[in-house]
Amino acid sequence: MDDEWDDSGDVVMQAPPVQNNGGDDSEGHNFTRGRGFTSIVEDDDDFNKGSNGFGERRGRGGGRGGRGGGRGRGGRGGRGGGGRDRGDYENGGDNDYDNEDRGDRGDRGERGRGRGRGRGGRGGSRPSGGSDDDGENPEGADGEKKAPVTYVPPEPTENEEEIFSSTISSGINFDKFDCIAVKVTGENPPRAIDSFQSANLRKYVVENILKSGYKKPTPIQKHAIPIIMAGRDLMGCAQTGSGKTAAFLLPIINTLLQDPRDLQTGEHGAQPQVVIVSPTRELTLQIFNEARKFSHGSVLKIAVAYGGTAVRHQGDSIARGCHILVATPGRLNDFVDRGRVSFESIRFVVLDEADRMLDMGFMPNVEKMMGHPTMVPLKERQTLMFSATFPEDIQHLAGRFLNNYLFVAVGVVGGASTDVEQIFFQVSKYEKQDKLKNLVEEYEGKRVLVFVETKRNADFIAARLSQIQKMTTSIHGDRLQQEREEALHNFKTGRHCILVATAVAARGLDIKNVDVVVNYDLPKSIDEYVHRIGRTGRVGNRGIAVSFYNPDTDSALVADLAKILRQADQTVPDFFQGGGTATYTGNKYGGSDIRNFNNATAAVDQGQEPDEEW
Ligand SMILES: Nc1ncnc2c1ncn2[C@@H]1O[C@H](COP(=O)(O)OP(=O)(O)OP(=O)(O)O)[C@@H](O)[C@H]1O
Repeated sequence: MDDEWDDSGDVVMQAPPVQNNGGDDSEGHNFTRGRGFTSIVEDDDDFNKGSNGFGERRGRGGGRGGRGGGRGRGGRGGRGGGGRDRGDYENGGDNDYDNEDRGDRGDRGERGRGRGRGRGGRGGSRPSGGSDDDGENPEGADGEKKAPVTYVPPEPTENEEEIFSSTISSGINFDKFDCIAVKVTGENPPRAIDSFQSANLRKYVVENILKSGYKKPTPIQKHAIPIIMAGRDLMGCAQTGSGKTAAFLLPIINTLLQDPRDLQTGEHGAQPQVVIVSPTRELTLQIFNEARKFSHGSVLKIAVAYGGTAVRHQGDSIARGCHILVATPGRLNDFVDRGRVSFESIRFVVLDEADRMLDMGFMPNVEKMMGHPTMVPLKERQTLMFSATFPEDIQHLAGRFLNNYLFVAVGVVGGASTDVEQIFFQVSKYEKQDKLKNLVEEYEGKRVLVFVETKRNADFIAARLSQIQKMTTSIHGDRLQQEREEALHNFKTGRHCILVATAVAARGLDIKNVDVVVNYDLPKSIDEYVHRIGRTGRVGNRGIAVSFYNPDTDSALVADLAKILRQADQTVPDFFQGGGTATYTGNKYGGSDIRNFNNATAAVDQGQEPDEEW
């Protein structure tokens, strides 16, 4: 089999010519080399074709592919409205929801599912529902053979200081986490822990926790750690930036060390003991690094698999054996199809951003993994799901992959972090650019993450900000993986203090010092909004989220936004009054266990009872 896995296809973008800051190619909206990124010979050929002035773009194919005029998210009872036409953007472009992050996001869900109404170019949707661009797809939609991806990401660091430096230091509101009500439902939940020391964790694990600077567990960790160590399945919901990753990694790593089993390789390839899937490549890489951090110094082998990178490199690393495999679903399934990975030895399956993973975009991949002939039966493995948002209909879908699970809800499921100040401006689409310019000037010196709806607009806005000498980069699904990683790296290190992103960066990314999130375009669903603004205000730090509300396009979200604001004790702007009807009623946010266990109140911790209305 060849290794021509590629997500790159014809790139569709055009931005106005811009000058990079100071005329220096390595500055402004540009990527830098020299961080050990392996350059891509084949792809570099394309880089400067049709340059948009950033000096880093690949050429455009002919036309732009399929517009996402699609339906909303099927099973979600009309939430979010899916695929609503937002009209043209300032750059005069067509909408391209379906092209938005081809696959990492599985955006056929909330964003509307592209039906391939495109005029050539990439055509519409990718072949299989929700398959991401992470897997093997040697042929483009038009049957053309695509160039192989040869990007080999930098080797993960072995430097201990760097390994442990990724953590965001907890902020002044960290202790307030303890006041948030926690509801645990399901049969016989074990007692929550009060401290890491009392959790019966192994020496390595406790040492790594301390090296990470964690002094005490967050509420989700207090509950999830003993539940997972007791061998139970879990659906865990807690606000953005509240430590869900460690909540599953610590007990998993502990179990692997406590009860070690030899690594197996069989006729179906490597047999990881843990598989963790998440919807985006960058989040997958982040979880991989977190797993390396918490297992540092131990015998455990951690591997990663995600698209946009050379297959052979990842395949070789997996073939050497891994206890924990962190992967995007498409690339994972391709490894499985190729007989390089199988699930006979699985002890834990984790779905991070579980509601997204079970959305119709990714569901086929998840079903394929869970139903694979080599997959260990439900009752002989532990299945864990985590997210800050967990709508009821998705909980229903999740149930069939879980065995007698416990449900932990920290605070209002689907609620925004109260550490994020939410500010709204009513602006027409024509005013947005000026408003953004004013904002970045107001927040000069701060790190600002700007969300836009389309990939094309991400480049356009990044180019405009670069023109006014703001150090800006962008991340979206049409960028090469190398560019995506470099953009994120430059933003994290402060080289570029503005990152313009599509929803590919909305979930899970844990970036230090993001002071301000700007919703240049509001998302279509309230869940997406909650995840986006959750890129700031993490682990007890304060953050600011500024959203441009355009009544022409965003009125459907008003009632839900007003609820989110009220729940977070924040002022609802006057221009929201009387607008729209909440699409969420009752417990639509998934604020409680859909199974209606009677022990709900008995298990309530300290703090207030979560608002049942949600
Ligand atoms: N007990 C703790 N003490 C201090 N810091 C912690 C603790 N647990 C986690 N953190 C840090 O908090 C930050 C956020 O954690 P994490 O990314 O796991 O949040 P999350 O709940 O998964 O957020 P999201 O919903 O956005 O994915 C990370 O930098 C992590 O290292």
